[in-house]
Amino acid sequence: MAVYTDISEEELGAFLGEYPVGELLSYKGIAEGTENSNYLLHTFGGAFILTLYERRVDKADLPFFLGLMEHLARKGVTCPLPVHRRDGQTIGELAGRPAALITFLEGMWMRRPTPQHCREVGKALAGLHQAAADFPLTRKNALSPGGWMHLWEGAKGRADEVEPGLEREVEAEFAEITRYWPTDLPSGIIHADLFPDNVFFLGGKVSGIIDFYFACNDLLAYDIATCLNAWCFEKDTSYNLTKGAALLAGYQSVRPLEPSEAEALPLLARGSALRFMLTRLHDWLTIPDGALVNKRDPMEYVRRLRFHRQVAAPTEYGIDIA
Ligand SMILES: Nc1ncnc2c1ncn2[C@@H]1O[C@H](COP(=O)(O)OP(=O)(O)O)[C@@H](O)[C@H]1O
Ligand SMILES: N[C@@H](CCOP(=O)(O)O)C(=O)O
Repeated sequence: MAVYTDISEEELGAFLGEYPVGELLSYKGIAEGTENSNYLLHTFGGAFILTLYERRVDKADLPFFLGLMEHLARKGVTCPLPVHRRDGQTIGELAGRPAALITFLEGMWMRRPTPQHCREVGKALAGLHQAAADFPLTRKNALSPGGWMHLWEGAKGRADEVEPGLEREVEAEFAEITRYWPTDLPSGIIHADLFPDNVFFLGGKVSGIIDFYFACNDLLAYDIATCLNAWCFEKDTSYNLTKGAALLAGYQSVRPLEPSEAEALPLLARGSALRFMLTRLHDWLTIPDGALVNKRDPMEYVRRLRFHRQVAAPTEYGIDIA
């Protein structure tokens, strides 16, 4: 994550007094991540992550996100558990922000995922979809086509600062993608941001999934499309068919795709690339230079969009259609 909000030792000590975690031993801001402010804490009770929810997280959605983590953990998906305060609540307030304490997960995220990692993440994604199927709360995806338009309206006037001609190109993408966007595919709770930095591995196996703050109800295959974008492209934006085939086979080993889902993959991948390009573009243009956050390059996702635009059939992603 990033650090947008600084906290003092005194206010942190007072905040932690509400939790059964023992005395504070140390804390430090975590530079990784984008959305919220995260701190790694050590107390007499162990290691924890403290998250202060920032601009894109609506406080009203926190019971959904934190409840989902507890639900998934009960179903055997390794993810952080929110720590309950002595009054039973999981959501507190620190430095004027909604804040929560969650358990620390061991493991490392893969800077250079291999096909084997892609297979494991495909399996883990399908397992997550199945485990979340009976979670009783729902949350609309704020970043589906309606939300994209809102981001685009705020950014398009400056898009050509990133690359000349980008405004025109993205306008044309919007028209195409929204015209054919599917609505009748299997849906459920999706992670919606399952990038390599949100999946921890130990000994080649997934040891934990983090960062549920975009989770929502949407098309299950859209989550797969997001993973293809995040896991299966190389630095030069070439699509790695071996990784794509492994991720899709891993997913299908747990939950086989319906033919209509496989058919929709090129459009879903294009829409997902547009969605991540838009949040990156928005951040690129609005995050102040001093913030402790790594801004992500919107052009990486413009290049993925261009790739998906020329895909003629889902088999080009490596899907095994029986
Ligand atoms: N439960 C956790 N256990 C271990 N590390 C974590 C945990 N949650 C977050 N982190 C660390 O914090 C970083 C940012 O967390 P993340 O939830 O991705 O933030 P953001 O929502 O701001 O993107 C992660 O890359 C990881 O290094
Ligand atoms: N995965 C997104 C940004 C969100 O960052 P995360 O740290 O919350 O995963 C992107 O790469 O654009």
